[in-house]
Amino acid sequence: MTAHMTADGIMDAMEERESDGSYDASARIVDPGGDEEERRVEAALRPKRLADFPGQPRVRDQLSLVLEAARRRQRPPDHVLLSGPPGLGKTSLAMIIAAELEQPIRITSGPAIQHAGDLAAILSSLAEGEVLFLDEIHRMARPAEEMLYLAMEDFRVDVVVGKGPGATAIPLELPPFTVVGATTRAGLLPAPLRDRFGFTGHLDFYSADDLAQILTRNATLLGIDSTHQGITEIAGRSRGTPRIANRLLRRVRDYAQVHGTGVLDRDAAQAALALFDVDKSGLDRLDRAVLEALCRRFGGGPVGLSTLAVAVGEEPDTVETVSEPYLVREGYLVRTPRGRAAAPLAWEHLGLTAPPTAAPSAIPLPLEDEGGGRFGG
Ligand SMILES: Nc1ncnc2c1ncn2[C@@H]1O[C@H](COP(=O)(O)OP(=O)(O)OP(=O)(O)O)[C@@H](O)[C@H]1O
Ligand SMILES: [Mg+2]
Repeated sequence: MTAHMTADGIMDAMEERESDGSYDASARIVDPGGDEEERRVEAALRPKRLADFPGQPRVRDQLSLVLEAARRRQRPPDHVLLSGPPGLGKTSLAMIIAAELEQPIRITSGPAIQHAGDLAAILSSLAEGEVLFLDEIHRMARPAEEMLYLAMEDFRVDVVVGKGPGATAIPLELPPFTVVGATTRAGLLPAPLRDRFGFTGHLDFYSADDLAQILTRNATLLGIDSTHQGITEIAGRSRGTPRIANRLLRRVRDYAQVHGTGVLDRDAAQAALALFDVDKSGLDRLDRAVLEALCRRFGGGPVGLSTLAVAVGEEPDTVETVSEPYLVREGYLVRTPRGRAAAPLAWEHLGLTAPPTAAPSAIPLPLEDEGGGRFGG
């Protein structure tokens, strides 16, 4: 882990990453996903405690209650599921949960668990109270999923010994522990697994004010000289996403150092963001491509997700988890039972006139994850 990186270490990590040639910042500067190297830099900027975590007031208050109650009872808290679009702080919150509980955290992810045996090995080595962070939990193999929800409920795994008709399952008691699951697609989790989480926190996009607060802190951590207006400009164009805000911060810093006075001010921010194709509303190329395709090629829709994805040359999953939630939330796009449709704002944003029939008449469908936190199970 790189939790104790120094500011110099962070800068080195960033330079290393920027010079390896594998990262084309101009291609997708506001892609809320991140690669390995970026994740290393991120780890160093992550808030360490709940009190240092700006934004998401609802989830933070709910989580704080759940953790405090567990502390008083001196028992591990209920299992926690964190859901929401990429880059909003799910991994950060998982680490914070462990820190607040003063427990070690074991980190793994759905794609890494392809056999039930992989999970059995992890579960059987957990210490009492330990936090097991399962990232991308919706991508776990089905048999492992079943083992997980039994373990979450009864703190027990059945270890299968032998093969074929002679195989026997030996139950193994586990000490109580806490699963923290993270997913960008809560709707894909099978109901029995979802129900084993006593608390679900849904992360929503951040307000510009919250992002400005995060940016100010990170600019200081990185030793960047900035003005309030420069920070505000970046905050307003980060698609409500801290990961994007952090990335834009570094690009604007570059710009200020190369072309400006070295101070991250409004001029530097505007020029750098224009250079990297982030428009005034913070929409990136993919967002605009989706809107363009929707309006120009499909007359405003409704059009099916996969058709739309083919039109912009992306995977349907990328369009659905990366671009769509923000476009829906900002009122550019509507999900209808017959597909995706352009809202009046989309036409306006592209400088086009909506055809008279373009107003989506169908009832909008809610996003699969909408709502604040939820207590289940
Ligand atoms: N509330 C916050 N305050 C400060 N920084 C934040 C906050 N939320 C997220 N970040 C920063 O944004 C970056 C991405 O956060 P994180 O990795 O936790 O997102 P995620 O939801 O796990 O994303 P993914 O779905 O891609 O795994 C990190 O650098 C983290 O420091
Ligand atoms: Mg994460």
